[in-house]
Amino acid sequence: MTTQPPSSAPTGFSVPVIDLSPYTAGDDPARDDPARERVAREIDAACSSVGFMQIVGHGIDDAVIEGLAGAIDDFFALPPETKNGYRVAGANRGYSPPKSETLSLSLGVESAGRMNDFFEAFNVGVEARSFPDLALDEADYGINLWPYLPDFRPRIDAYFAEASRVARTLTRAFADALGVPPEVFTGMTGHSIDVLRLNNYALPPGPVTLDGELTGMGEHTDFGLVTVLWADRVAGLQVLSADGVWHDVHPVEGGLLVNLGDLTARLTGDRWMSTLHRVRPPIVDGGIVRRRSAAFFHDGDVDAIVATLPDLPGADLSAYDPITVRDHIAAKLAGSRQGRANTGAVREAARVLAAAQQESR
Ligand SMILES: O=C(O)CCC(=O)C(=O)O
Ligand SMILES: [Fe+2]
Repeated sequence: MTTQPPSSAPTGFSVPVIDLSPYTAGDDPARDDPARERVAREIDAACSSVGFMQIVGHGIDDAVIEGLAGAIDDFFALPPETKNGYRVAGANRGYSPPKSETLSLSLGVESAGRMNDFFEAFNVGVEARSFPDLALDEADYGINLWPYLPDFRPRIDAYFAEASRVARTLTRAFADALGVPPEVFTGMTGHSIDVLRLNNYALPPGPVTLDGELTGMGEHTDFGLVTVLWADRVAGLQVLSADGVWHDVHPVEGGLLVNLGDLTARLTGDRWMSTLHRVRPPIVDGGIVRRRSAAFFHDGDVDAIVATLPDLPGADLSAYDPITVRDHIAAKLAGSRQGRANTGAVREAARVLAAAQQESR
């Protein structure tokens, strides 16, 4: 087993905690409300330097979060045959099993070249039929598959609605932080492709032999505008800082992690960052410490064109060509699902490589 490189530097890096309550209140105070101005400034600083935040004051009831956690437990406790019955071909819905074939070799991965993600997941999302007037395609807005489990759907629906509200509250604050009208975001999120991915990081009982890289979820950036992440307060999530070092991150008590996706980096011409992250659950006494998370991806309308805001201070107007949400997501999914390299992601690939070189020094 190779020695683990230091994954968190002792100095300098932290994921700022931001109290969103001045925005959560929901009313629309005067434009220059000082409490909101402060939040907007904090968001701008976090998004410009780290790309991750911890949000408190989000207004989600404990009972809703407990419902989410309970639904995650109930689903992933089902036997593999039952879970496999909830796989959906060709849509970002239902169950995705861990990469069991490679894991079975030794519960490790043969080489760094065969890194495999052992997370298992269950996805639900916004459906075409919720917008009968828009003729949306079910290839983009798939039908959800609900497991036969008591109260699973109401618990997930309740959390989904709340995560959606938080994501939209955040984009309201983003508009203020960037000094642009709120319509910049509301204009591209009327029928946003939002997906909630429940993640379970666990391995079958028994010793784990590490003879290479074992990865909960490989390094990636999120695709969309913003991700609202609930996670167990267990180490595992690592975030790549601008100086190329991986840092362990877990949320403050009661907080949600929030990170920006590629579409916001595009929109802001890299003034704000879509930060690389990965999951490496800790191994204690030869076993993985189980970790759960739920990522709510707020990705924008499939037909929205995302172009860098022309007059935004700090935006690099030469960084990206305009792209539709559909084309951007299709390129990313082709990489993660079908193993086809996303050649458009040149900048991200360079950042991963630089971090790997730094770790091996
Ligand atoms: O499990 C986590 O903490 C992160 C999950 C994640 O990055 C994702 O689902 O995109
Ligand atoms: Fe992610």
